[in-house]
Amino acid sequence: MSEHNLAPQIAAYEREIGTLREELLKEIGHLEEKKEEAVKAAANCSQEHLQTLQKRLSALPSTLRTIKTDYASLRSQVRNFSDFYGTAIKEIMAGINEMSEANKDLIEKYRKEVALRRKYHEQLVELKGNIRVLCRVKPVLKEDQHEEGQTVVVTTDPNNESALTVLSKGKAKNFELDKVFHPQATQEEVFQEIEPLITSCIDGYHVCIFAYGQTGSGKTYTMEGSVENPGINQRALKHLFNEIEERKDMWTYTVSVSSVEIYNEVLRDLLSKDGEKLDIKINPDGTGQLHVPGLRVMEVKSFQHIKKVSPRVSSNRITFGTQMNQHSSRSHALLTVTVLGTDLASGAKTTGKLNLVDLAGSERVWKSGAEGERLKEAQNINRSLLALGDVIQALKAHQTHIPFRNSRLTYLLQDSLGKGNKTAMVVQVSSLESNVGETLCSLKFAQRVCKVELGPAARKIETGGHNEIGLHVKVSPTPTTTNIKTSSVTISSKYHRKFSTGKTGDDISVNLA
Ligand SMILES: Nc1ncnc2c1ncn2[C@@H]1O[C@H](COP(=O)(O)OP(=O)(O)OP(=O)(O)O)[C@@H](O)[C@H]1O
Repeated sequence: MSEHNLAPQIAAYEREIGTLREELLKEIGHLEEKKEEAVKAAANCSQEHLQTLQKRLSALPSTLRTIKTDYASLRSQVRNFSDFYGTAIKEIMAGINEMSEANKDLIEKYRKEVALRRKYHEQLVELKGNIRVLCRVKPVLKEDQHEEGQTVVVTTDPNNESALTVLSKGKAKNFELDKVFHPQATQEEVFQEIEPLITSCIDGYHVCIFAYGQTGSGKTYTMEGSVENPGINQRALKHLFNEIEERKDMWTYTVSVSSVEIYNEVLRDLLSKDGEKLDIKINPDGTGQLHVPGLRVMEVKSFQHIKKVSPRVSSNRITFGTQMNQHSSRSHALLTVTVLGTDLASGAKTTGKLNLVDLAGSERVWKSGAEGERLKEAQNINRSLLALGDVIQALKAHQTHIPFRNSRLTYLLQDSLGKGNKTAMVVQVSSLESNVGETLCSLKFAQRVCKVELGPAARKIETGGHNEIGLHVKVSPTPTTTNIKTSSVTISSKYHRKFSTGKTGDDISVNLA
């Protein structure tokens, strides 16, 4: 092809190229614009971000400063707290140590105080005499109003609590007893006089408290009382358990009770379901002591427990009405409380016994309207009261033979009434003229009892023939008996066994005999 033939084609190409170049340039222009926009946008974006970041960065030191300050303050607070608690704990520990030292000291002092209290108490009771005769004058009640001879002939002296005057056949007869309770005296006032004897029983003495007097004069009221106004028995038992609770860190006690009545010289068990009949026999152990085979003896853990038993005792007691008293008790009722004590430190054992006796009424047979069975009862009652009088008389005269075996009543009181024991008799009297004969009789008997000297009371305490010592032992890794000096004590095999079964570091308390 020639050069002339190609020229138009070349021109067309050149035009086309020109157009394309323009288009290209336009495109490039667009792109440049977009690039600029993009660059601008990118620049804007990082600026904002940077600003935000910068802002946050600039805020950081102050946050850090706050955190640092808070942390520092916290640390100092923690340090202060630990210093404070450290000191406090040290102080508390020192206090605890001091307290346990002081506690030991206190326990020691307390022991001494208890021993002193017992000694002073003993001296007081001995000063008062180991046989105390109290008299309670019964108030004139509505029920007594129907009787003739309503004049009051018995007067007490507000300035002399031992004196009592009875006006009889125009003559004033004066009596001097250990204590006279006027008709308005409360059950609590009467018990206050008896309380030291109950404490003595816990200490290991044998004590007998009995109410004596004509029928209807208030013996049962004084000894048993009512639900709202309990008498000596309930108050004594309450006091006994309170005292035991107070001593629980030093002594343990076991309290048991039995209760019998003597009706027509027949002994009945008031703790049995139907008041089972019993007999008194010579103990086959050869000691010559008396015992009552089959008698129910109940261990009591608390005052509440004993209160549950009391209604059975009361309902089993034989009571009939006489002309003198609608609910006359025709029997002697005995509540016997035995208190076995063990000293936790020395192992010494005490045996206290408390006989609380509500005697049947002393009465003149013709006056109480007693016939047939009632007559037999009255004669038996009078016979046993006579036997009691004989025992008192023999004690008063310091006779070698005391006729305890003349009646079942004195049989049973043998180990708590008499030499070496403590006794209180509450003589109940009516203040009415119609009863003046009985009142004089009772007061004369009371004065006889007043003259009895029982001598110093003997505490029933047993150390088992040897002194028991308490020993505190720590078990070593290889337990051997050589851990303890055995030169003066023997360790029984029982304790060897205890040693070998204890874990290392265990504390074991051992009583070595
Ligand atoms: N101090 C007193 N205060 C109020 N009432 C009393 C007092 N003493 C006795 N009584 C009442 O007098 C009545 C007779 O008393 P209680 O039964 O105690 O006599 P008692 O001597 O036991 O008689 P008995 O020997 O015949 O059994 C009872 O109703 C009793 O509540």
